[in-house]
Amino acid sequence: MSKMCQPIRALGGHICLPFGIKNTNLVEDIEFLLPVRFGEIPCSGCRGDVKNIKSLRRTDDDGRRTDDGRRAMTITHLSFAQLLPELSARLNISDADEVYIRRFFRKKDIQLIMKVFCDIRRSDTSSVADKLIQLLSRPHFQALLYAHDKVATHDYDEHIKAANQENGGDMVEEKIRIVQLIKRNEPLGVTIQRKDHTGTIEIARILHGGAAYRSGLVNVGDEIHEVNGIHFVGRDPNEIAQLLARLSGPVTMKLRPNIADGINRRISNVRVRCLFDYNPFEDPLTPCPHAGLSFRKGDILHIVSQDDPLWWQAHQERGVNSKSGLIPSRMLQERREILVKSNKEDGSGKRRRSRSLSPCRLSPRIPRSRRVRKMMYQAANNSEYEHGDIPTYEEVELLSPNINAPRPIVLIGAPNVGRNELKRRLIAWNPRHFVDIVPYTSRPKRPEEEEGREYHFVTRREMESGILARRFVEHGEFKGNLYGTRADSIQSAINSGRVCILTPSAKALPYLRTSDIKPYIIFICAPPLAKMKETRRKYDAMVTSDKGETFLFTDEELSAVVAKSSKIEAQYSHLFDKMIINDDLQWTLKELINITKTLETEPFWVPVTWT
Ligand SMILES: Nc1ncnc2c1ncn2[C@@H]1O[C@H](COP(=O)(O)OP(=O)(O)OP(=O)(O)O)[C@@H](O)[C@H]1O
Repeated sequence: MSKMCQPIRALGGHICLPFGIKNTNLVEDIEFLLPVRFGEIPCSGCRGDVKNIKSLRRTDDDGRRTDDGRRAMTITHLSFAQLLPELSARLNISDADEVYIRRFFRKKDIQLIMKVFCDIRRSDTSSVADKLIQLLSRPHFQALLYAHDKVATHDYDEHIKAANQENGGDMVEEKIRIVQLIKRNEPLGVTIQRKDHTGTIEIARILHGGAAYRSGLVNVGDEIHEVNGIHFVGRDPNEIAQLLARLSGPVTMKLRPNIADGINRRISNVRVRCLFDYNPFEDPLTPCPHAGLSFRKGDILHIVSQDDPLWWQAHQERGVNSKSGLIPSRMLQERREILVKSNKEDGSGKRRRSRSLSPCRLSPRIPRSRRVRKMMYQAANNSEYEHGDIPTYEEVELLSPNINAPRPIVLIGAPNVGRNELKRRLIAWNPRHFVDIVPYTSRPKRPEEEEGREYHFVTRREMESGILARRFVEHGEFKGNLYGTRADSIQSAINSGRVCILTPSAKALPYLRTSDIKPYIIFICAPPLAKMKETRRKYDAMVTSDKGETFLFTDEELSAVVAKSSKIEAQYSHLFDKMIINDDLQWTLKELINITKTLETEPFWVPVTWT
C-alpha cells in the first residue's frame, strides 16, 4: 500500500473516537467504518494530508462485502470540513455534536488521532488492534471521552473570577484539587512528609516516571487532605505511607496545590557511573525502600532529579523502560561513609595512620612486585581526586572513538595472572596496530641490550628530575636503580595512531586515569582456584623467582594469585571499564580482541572531564 494512503487509513480509525455520543446507531456505524481493510481502499492521489481528501463515497450501498466478510468503502479526496457533514449524515450525528467536533478538533488533534490509529492499524497483532478498537468504540467510553473533552476545554477561571467579584472580590478561596490516579502493580511514585508547623501531610518527592509523575497532576509541596475518602490531616506519615502502599485501583486524592513551585519540574541530564553497590532495602536511612533504586558498582545511571540535596532520583541508563527510584545523593553517601569510617576507628580505639604507598610491579622486563622495594606515585592531574577519597558517583559522558588518537588499553590484575602473556599475544596478533611502551631506567645498559628496545637508559639524576617534574605515570626503585614509564611515551604512542597496551600496578590507576591518556581499563581476573590449576597446568605455565629462575606454579602460588585478584577487584573495581576472567587463554585473547574492536567503533562512558 502506498504511503499516500495513510491519512485515509487513519481517518477510518479516527472516526470512532469522538463522534455521535448520543447516537444509538453509532456502534453499528463505526463497526461499518472501522473494519475497513485499508489495502482495499483505492486512493487516487491524496497527498498525505487529510485536507486533500475530496470525496467520500461508499461502494457497498448494495451491502457488498470484501473477501474476509467485511464491508468495504472508498474514500477519496475530501477535506475534513467537507467530509464531516457527509459522515454526520451517515452517522446520524446531531448538529450540536458537529459544531463541537468542528470547534474542538484542530488540525494538530486530527493528526495526532490519525497517528494513533495508524499505529494501531500497523500493529501486527491484528486481534489486539481489533480489541482496542472495539473498546474505543463502546458508547460509554466515548461518552467518557466526550465529557472529559468538554470539561478539559472549558475555561472555568472566568466563572470563578466573576463569582469572586460578585462577592466583593476579596474572598479568600481555598483551592482544592481532586486528582484520580489508577494504581496498578506499582507504587504511587510519591514520598510524603509532615509539615512541622501545620501538621499537614505534603508530597515530598515525585518519582520520575511513576504513576503520580505520569499524571502530571501532582506536584511537590501539594498538601494531601484526603485519599479515597480517608482524612489525612493530623495522621502519622508512616501510617499514611502504609495506607497508600495498600491501595490499588482508582486512587482519588484531595490536594491543596502548591502553587509556588508545583510546575517547576527540573529534569537533570546528568549521567553517573556508580562507584559503590546500593540496595535500598539494606539502607536504614532511606525514606522508602520501595521507592529506592538498587544498583551495582560500574552501573551507569541517568540522574533525573537532584532537587533534593539528600535523595536524588535516577534510573538505569541501560534498559529502555527502567523505572526511576531514589538513590542517596553524593553528599549523603559521603557523609555516611565518613561516619562509618569514624565509627570503625572509634571502635578499634586507634586512628588509622596514613600509610606510605607500598611497592608494586613496574614492568615486564624487571622482576616481580614483591621484589620492588619502593614505589611512589604521581598524584597530579588525575580524576580520582575529583571525587575525593570516598567513591560515590562519577559524572560521565559518552566519548566517541578517535581513530587518530586511540585509547590505550590498560590491563590490571594480580601478579602472574597472565597480563603480560596477553599483551605479548595481542601485539603478536597485530604488531602494526598494538604497541608496547618502552620504560626508562637508571640501570646501566647490558651488552645484549639496545637503547630504546628494552629500556631507555638515562642517568639517575635525569630520572629523578623527571620524577620531580611529574613526567612519570609510574616509577619505582629496584636494587638501587630507578625504573619508570613516562607519560610522554604513552602520549607519542597515542599520537602515532596505535593502541598501546599497558600492564601497570593497580595502584598506578588513579594516576593513569587522566584526560590526556583516557585509558580503557580491563581487569584480568583470576578464575576460581580449581580452574586456575587446570588451565595453568595444561599450558605448563611458569612463574619467575626472585633470582630470575622460572619454574612451574605451586598450589600456594596459584592460591596467592586468586586471593590477590579478589583483593584488587574489591579495591579498584570502580575504576574498571571491563572485566575478563582469564581461564582459557585462547578465549581470553579473543575476548580482548573483540573489546579492542568495539572500543574503536562505539562510544563509551568516560569521566565528564575527559570530553
Ligand atoms: N589463561 C592461561 N592459561 C594458562 N596459562 C596462562 C594463562 N595466562 C597466562 N598463563 C601463563 O601464566 C604465566 C604467568 O603469566 P604472565 O607472566 O603473563 O603473568 P603477569 O600477569 O604478566 O604477571 P606479572 O604481572 O607478575 O608479570 C605465564 O607462563 C603464562 O604463559
